[in-house]
Amino acid sequence: MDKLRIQGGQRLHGEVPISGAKNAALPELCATLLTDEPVTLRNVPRLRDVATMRRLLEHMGVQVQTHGERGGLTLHAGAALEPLAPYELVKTMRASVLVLGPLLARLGRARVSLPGGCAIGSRPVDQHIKGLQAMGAQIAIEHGYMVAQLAPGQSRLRGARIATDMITVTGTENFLMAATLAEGETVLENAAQEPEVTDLAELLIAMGAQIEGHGSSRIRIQGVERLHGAEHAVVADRIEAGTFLCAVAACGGAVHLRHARGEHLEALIEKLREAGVSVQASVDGLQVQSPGAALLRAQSFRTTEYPGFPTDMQAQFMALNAVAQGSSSVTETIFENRFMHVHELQRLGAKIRIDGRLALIEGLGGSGAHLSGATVMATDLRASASLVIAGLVAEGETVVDRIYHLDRGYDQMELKLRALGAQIERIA
Ligand SMILES: CC(=O)N[C@H]1[C@@H](OP(=O)(O)OP(=O)(O)OC[C@H]2O[C@@H](n3ccc(=O)[nH]c3=O)[C@H](O)[C@@H]2O)O[C@H](CO)[C@@H](O)[C@@H]1O
Ligand SMILES: C=C(OP(=O)(O)O)C(=O)O
Repeated sequence: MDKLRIQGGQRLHGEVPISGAKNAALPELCATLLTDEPVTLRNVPRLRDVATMRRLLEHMGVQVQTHGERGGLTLHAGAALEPLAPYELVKTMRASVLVLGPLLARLGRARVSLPGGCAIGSRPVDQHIKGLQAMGAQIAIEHGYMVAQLAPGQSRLRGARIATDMITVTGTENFLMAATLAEGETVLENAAQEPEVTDLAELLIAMGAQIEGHGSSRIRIQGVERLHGAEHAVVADRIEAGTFLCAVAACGGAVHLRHARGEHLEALIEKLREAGVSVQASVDGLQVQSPGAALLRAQSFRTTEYPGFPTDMQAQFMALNAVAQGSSSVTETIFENRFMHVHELQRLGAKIRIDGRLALIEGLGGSGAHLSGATVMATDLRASASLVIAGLVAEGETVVDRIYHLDRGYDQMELKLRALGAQIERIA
C-alpha cells in the first residue's frame, strides 16, 4: 500500500498547474449517458475516482477513448447500454449515484447499487430518490440496489417542482441531468450553487439542454426530446487550488497557481488574507505569498454550502490553524463525522479539542512549540491533504499511510509539491 514520506521544513516556490475538478468531471462523465452521440471532455484530471467512473461507464457499454496529454476523453454511449451499476464498482465512490438520473432519463430504467458507507458521515440518498419519484420514477430498494423504472404507461420522466429538504450537490446534479430529457418543465428549488453544478449545466446546454438559473438556488429546465454530442473543458478544481493555497500559507514562500479561479474561492481567500497571506489574481490564476504559518493569525470559520466556506477545505485549513498564532474554532455543519484528521494531527503535536461539531484549536505559532513528524493514517480524501500540509511544516519525517484516499481526488499531488521544493516522495 503506497505511503508518502515527507521531510518537513521547506518553503514552497514556483508555479503549479491546477487540474480539472474531480467534482465536475464525475457528473460530466455521467452526463454522456444522456446522448447516443460522442461527447468529448477536455481537462479531465488523472484521478482514481475518474478511473473508477470510466470502468463503471465501460461496464454499462459506453465506449471511452483517451486522447492527447491534456486529459482528453471521448465517450460514446451508443444504443447497446446495460443500465446496471454493480456494488463492486460503486462501493468506493459516492459519485456513482450520478448515473441514476441520466439512465432513467435516457432508458427509463436503472439498477444502481447504493453507494458504500463513507467515513465522513452516513450520506443517505433519500433526497435523490424522492426527487426522481416526483418526476414519475418508481424506485424500490432491493438487496442493496436502487431498482428504478418509469411508472406504467409513462415513456419519459415528467417535469416536476423539486424542493429538497437540504441543499444537496449531487442531488441537484442528478435532477438537472434527469430533467434535460423529461417531458415539460422542472423547477429545482433550494438548488446547490457550487461551481461544479454550473459547469455541468454548461456542458448540458452545449449538448442541447434548455436550462436557466444555474448558479442560483432556483434552476429551471425545459425538457427536450434528445441531446446531441458536444465538447467541453472541465472547470479548474477549486479544492485542489485551495489545498495548495493552504500548503503555501503554512510552509511560507511564493507560488503561482496556474488556472486557479479566485472567484470560486472567495470565502477561503478572505480567511487567508485575514490570516496575513497575500493572494492576488494573475492573468491565468492566483499568486500566493506567505511568511509561513508561525507569523500568521489563526482564523475561526464555519463550513456552509457555496458560496460559504467549503467543507472540502475544512481539514486543510485546520492544519494551518494548528501551526498559526492564536486560538480558533472550526464548526463543521455539512457532515456529522468530518473531524477524523484531528486525532492524527494530535499525533503530530497539534493542540485540538473536539466538542460535537466544534473543534477548538490552540495554534502553536509563536509559542516555541512545533509539530513533530510521525507516522499518521489517512482516513478520507481531505483528511489526507490536511496531514500532508501538517507533514510539510512538521520537524523531521512524517509518513502518511493509506494514501489511496488522496489518489481518489488529487492529480499527482506529491509531484506537484516536489516541483515547488517540498521534500516528499511516494514509497511502497
Ligand atoms: C462528488 C461530489 O460532488 N462530492 C461533493 C458533494 O457530495 P454530496 O453531493 O454527496 O453531498 P451533499 O451536498 O448531497 O450533502 C450535503 C448534506 O446533505 C445530506 N444528504 C444529501 C443527500 C440526500 O439524499 N440526503 C441527505 O441527507 C448529506 O448527508 C450531507 O449531510 O458535496 C459535498 C458538500 O459540498 C462535498 O463535500 C463533496 O465533495
Ligand atoms: C467528500 C469528497 O468527495 P466524495 O463526495 O466523492 O466522497 C471530497 O471531494 O472532499
